[in-house]
Amino acid sequence: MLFDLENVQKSYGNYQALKGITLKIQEGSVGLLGPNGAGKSTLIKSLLGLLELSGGSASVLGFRLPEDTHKIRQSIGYMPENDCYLPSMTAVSYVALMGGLTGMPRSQALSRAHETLHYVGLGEARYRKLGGFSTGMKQRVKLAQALVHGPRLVFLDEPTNGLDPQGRDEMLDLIGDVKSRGISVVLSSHILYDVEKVCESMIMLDQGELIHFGTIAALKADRQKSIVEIETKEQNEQFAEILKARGFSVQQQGLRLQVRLVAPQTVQGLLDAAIEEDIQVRRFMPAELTLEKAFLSLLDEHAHKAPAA
Ligand SMILES: Nc1ncnc2c1ncn2[C@@H]1O[C@H](COP(=O)(O)OP(=O)(O)OP(=O)(O)O)[C@@H](O)[C@H]1O
Repeated sequence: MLFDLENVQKSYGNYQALKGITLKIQEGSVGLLGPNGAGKSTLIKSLLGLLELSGGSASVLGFRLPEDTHKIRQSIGYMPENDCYLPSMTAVSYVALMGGLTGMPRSQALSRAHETLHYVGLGEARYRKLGGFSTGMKQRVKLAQALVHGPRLVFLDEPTNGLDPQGRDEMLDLIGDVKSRGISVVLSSHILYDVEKVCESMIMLDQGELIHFGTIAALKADRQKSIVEIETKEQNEQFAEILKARGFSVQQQGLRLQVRLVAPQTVQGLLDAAIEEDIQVRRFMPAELTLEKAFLSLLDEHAHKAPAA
């Protein structure tokens, strides 16, 4: 089991950044999603044992927090969002130092640093100082230090930040390769395309609450049932107003209206509205769902459910 969380809470003073997260998730690749301030970094840092929980209990890879923090750190790699190196160090000495900090003997850490830097494509640059590295190289070296000790799980916080499209694809391919070696990946990213490409499942937070977890395929299948797209014969604006007045959640998407059905609303109710109001429907279909649309639909639903914090 990757995580077993029971009512996990974390407060900063009076501010509750995690409001009781309960979930069990199996090993594999997991996307950690949520808008700014949702609590993603707080959750990662809590699960790494860097922050003390304010309430609840958690285990990571079967190790309990906080008793087994040391074992958790040995089994996990962490690629933080921000830069975390000394610019005057060479790549190899830095990655070896990070290996040493996880408890590896010095000589083993050094040989693993060479290996890992080759693995991330920085073999040629390993004796260069980090201060002169490009953004793409810095991201790779951060990945190398997360992998140097042979973890079972890596937390990757915005690993494609600042990368151009080619660099991003290369980073995602590397992450795919990490996965194929049996290492679990938790990917926190605002780029949902990246999450969809790399992850099988996802955890979604909003304002410190868990609003969804499960496989991405199941989420999309579930949302697909409740989101439909409609195109009318030049009556989109009028129909949107009619639907809004009847309590439907409607958005204009290019030439179509996208309608999210919330029980007890039904497709039949939508079509009845068109007939009653003399609206000519040209096209009517389930929305083609990307993770991005599913994400926005979940957030929209949560915003309507939850009182603002
Ligand atoms: N050290 C801290 N002291 C006080 N408040 C904090 C601290 N760290 C985070 N917060 C607050 O806790 C909330 C959650 O922050 P967190 O960084 O976990 O969110 P996030 O989902 O990672 O956001 P982002 O996507 O912007 O990185 C935010 O409202 C943030 O302002």
